[in-house]
Amino acid sequence: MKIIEACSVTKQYRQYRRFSGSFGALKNLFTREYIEEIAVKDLSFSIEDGEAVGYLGPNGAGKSTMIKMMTGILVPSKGELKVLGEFPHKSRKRIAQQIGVVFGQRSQLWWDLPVIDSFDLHKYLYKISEPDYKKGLALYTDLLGIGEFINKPVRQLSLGQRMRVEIAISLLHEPRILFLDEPTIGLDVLAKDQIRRFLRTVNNEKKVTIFLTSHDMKDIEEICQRMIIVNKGNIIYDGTVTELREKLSNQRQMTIKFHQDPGRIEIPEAILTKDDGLRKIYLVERSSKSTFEIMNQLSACYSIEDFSIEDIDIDSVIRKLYQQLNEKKMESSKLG
Ligand SMILES: Nc1ncnc2c1ncn2[C@@H]1O[C@H](COP(=O)(O)OP(=O)(O)OP(=O)(O)O)[C@@H](O)[C@H]1O
Repeated sequence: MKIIEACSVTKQYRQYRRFSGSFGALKNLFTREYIEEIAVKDLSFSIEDGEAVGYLGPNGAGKSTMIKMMTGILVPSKGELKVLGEFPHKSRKRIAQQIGVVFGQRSQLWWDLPVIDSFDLHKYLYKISEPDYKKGLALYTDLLGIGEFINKPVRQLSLGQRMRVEIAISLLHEPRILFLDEPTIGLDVLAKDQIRRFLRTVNNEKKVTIFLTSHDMKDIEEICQRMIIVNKGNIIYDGTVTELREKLSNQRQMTIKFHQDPGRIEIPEAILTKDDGLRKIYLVERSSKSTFEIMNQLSACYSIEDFSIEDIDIDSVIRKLYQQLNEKKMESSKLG
């Protein structure tokens, strides 16, 4: 069942043009010129119930704008956007009961109140019954380790602790969809890991549909089965992380550890990218002679302690994609 449907959605921001300087200030009083910016352009996609989708793109690609439209905060300029069969901006109250929203850079908590008071307030606002509230509170505070600071005022929490509370609160009313805009921004490795594990559980076991934006590819790789990449408001990729890696990088990384430093070894089918003496790293084309054959030939001449073959890491793949986009942009500006 389709839970989110975007059909040719466009969002255009319109702002007054502000003139600077003292003459400009005067001009501002008498002229009304507009600057228009297209943040989301003719975008179509659909998301099935229970999916976990990562929404990715360079800065300014229109990701937050899309989440704001899906949660009913902004209205599309053109096209049709439906969440749970409704237009989010028209049915904000009804939709709010079925969605959870976490903005990594903006808090929904009461700064001066203890954490537990924000939970209580959420119970009241969302009309959660006492037994459901108790069950949800116990479950999420336990899974996210919130108990130890539940009586502290929110302003005294670390960023990692606050994000755990934001996520727990957003799930308290048992929403069917959870929207997260950069939920791990600024967190350390352990805090990121805990949140990723938790979101995976919520998606796998509670079947909550997840729509997440992040600049951290690990978030997407570890939580989402599908990723949509946008640039300048357009979709440039929709598929799995593995498919993207295969499409953009036909190379794999081969690491060989020798018992004794054999000196520089050139392999015709591979490029030496790092040489630490005992440990050498090569890039091998997927289509070239098999790595197995290469290893066979090497082990006939040298004593090898260990070797491994890995896919290129996904950050490098995305970097390559963004570089390609930048190059295209430069080319078209030259042509223009
Ligand atoms: N309220 C607004 N008024 C005018 N322009 C806006 C407004 N909000 C966003 N924009 C513009 O729309 C474009 C998309 O912004 P948006 O915040 O959706 O991008 P994003 O992909 O979330 O970026 P980031 O990764 O940096 O958070 C940007 O060019 C931005 O300057």
